Amino acid sequence: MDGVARGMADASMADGEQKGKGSPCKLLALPGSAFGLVMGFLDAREAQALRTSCRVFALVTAHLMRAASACYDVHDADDFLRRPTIAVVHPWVALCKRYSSLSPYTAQEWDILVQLAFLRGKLSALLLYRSTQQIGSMVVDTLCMKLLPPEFSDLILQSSEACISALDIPPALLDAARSCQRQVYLGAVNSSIHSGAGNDVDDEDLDDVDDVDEDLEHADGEMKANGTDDLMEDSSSMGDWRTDNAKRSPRGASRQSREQHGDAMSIPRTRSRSEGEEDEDMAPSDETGAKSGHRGQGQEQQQKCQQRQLHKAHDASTDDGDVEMAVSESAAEQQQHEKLAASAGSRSTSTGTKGFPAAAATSFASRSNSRNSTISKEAVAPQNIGCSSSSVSSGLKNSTHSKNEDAAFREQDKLQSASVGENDFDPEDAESEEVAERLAILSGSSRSEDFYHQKQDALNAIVNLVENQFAFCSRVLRFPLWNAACSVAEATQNKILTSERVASLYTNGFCIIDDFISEGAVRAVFQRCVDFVKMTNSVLNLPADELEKLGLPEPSSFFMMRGDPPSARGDCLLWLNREVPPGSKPPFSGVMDQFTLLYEELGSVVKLQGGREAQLAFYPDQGESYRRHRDATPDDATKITDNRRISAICYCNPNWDESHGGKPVLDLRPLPGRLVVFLSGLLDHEVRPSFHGRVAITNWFW
Ligand SMILES: O=C(O)CCC(=O)C(=O)O
Ligand SMILES: [Fe+2]
Repeated sequence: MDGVARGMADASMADGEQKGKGSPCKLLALPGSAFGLVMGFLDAREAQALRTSCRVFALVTAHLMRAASACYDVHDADDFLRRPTIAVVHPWVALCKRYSSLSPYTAQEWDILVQLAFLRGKLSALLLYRSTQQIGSMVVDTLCMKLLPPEFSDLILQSSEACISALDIPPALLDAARSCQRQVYLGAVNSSIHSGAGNDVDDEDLDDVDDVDEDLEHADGEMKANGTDDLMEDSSSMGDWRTDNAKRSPRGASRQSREQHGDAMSIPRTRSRSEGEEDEDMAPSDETGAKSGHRGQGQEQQQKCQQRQLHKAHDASTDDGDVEMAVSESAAEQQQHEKLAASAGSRSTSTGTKGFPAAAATSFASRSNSRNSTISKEAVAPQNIGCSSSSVSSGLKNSTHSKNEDAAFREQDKLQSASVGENDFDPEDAESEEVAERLAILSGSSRSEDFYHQKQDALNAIVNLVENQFAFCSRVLRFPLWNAACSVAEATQNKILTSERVASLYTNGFCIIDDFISEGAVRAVFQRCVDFVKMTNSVLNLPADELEKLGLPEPSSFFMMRGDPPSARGDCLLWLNREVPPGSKPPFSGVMDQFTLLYEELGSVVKLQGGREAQLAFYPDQGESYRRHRDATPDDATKITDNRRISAICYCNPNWDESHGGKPVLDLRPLPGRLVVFLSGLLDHEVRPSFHGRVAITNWFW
């Protein structure tokens, strides 16, 4: 371990001890390179390459310890003491903007590193900062899909005696560690680092950062003298994994992991409230989502009350299993429209959640999103789609998100938090239950029957890092107010995203578009998928140009998602590209063009940067499903990332009926030609077991 990093760890531990009021330090933070080396997931060359980014690691370490003491304050001390922790902090976390750029690796590379650590059995815990936007999707996948399997017990001590003796860990901590059943802890840290607007750090943090800087300048000099720069450039083993992973999917390892592990996060639906129960509480509404943001005071109060009831009822409900909606779909869909808006913490309906403090509202939103989310049929007439894309690209396409808009968002958030008066907060009602629930799960055993519950908790922990998810995710929307966006949609005479649909997207986070593609296109797409699957076997040996002539993708480009161990999804999927077959050939080319039109219309109301990907998914007929997941981590569009912002799913199931299954959890019927558009970071969804060929084409935009 290099001297500076070691010094940081020691100093930080002392800080932790002090803040922990004399208790041994609860959190052991190690700079990444030394950690990797000692724990054996990096070889010497890799470790030295990483060490050149010591600046970032050391900063992380300093902040980690601060976070650790924050953690100590909010969690039950005894419980925490029983859980000595080794944390790998995702090092590219932007502690503050000016330092994050110093990391020599991209977010995806760090993702790979963390993944690798995990795969080599060396990753025991992750400590995440509050800003989920900065957490790589693979880390999230790791947490949700893989972290904390039962066999992790005692891993740390067994594998790192050398590390421990090198670190002068206080004996009390060691004893605690040795007697502990589970040595893993998933910490969702509310760090002071993130308390300011954006990612700014407070002055105190900056002082620390400057101190650290001085040490690091010195350390950098030493490292350069030792020739680590050369090693850095020649970190070939890292290059290897990069290439290897990048080969497998259009967007490299991150995407590979999404495919395998269910996008941003994918966990089984372990508990679900009976949606029918909710419906009893919730007065049906004949309003569209567009109007739901403009209820009168009385309705607000009523909804507030209903939400409290729902929240309580939800908490009271224990193991409902996957209870399906018993009420008729049409009535239920209409009711769900309102509920989804409420559960997503809708900005426009924020007064509807006024009774909840931010955390409680989040808790409600997250639970609702996770377990109950349903989506309503949009009360808009099917559109005859047929305009040319140029008609919507005029002028407004170039409109940018101005400072004024930012200010308006901030103002709105301020108003929103102000409206969440402390007097309304009943800690017993919400937040403390949430904490208690988490602690209960964390303190449970890690036997396999609890495993999925833990993963569920991991999901909640991550999702809950964002306090008001709707407000946060809505920042990908261009305008602070829905009606401004609607005016734009009207002015540009949008064919797909009409103003009602824009209003729904703005106020609810989703909208539904029936007849996005024609019945004929649906049939053709469906048939082509069936052919693909049949033909894939028979064309395995054809050369690529033959396949191209047939308009077939290379068989290897089909990802069979079914497997052993089972992955989050059971479909076969294929990335579509408008330029190459089959995306360039009918019927896919026509559908892709329609998505392009959608993209252009979206661009005037959503902040998009040109990112797009498209996927064809085929669920054969053996009950294949896709576990509940979110397509992206919540994103507030403050950074240029390739985080998906908009998901758009078009269903291509001719003659779909209930017996076919395959409904998304949003309780939407995957009707032929129907498109659902939603904020990728906001809504949980899934595919329920499908017993009839089921085809969907999904596009993601960012
Ligand atoms: O087909 C669907 O309904 C959902 C597909 C999906 O969630 C995805 O590909 O991310
Ligand atoms: Fe999805």
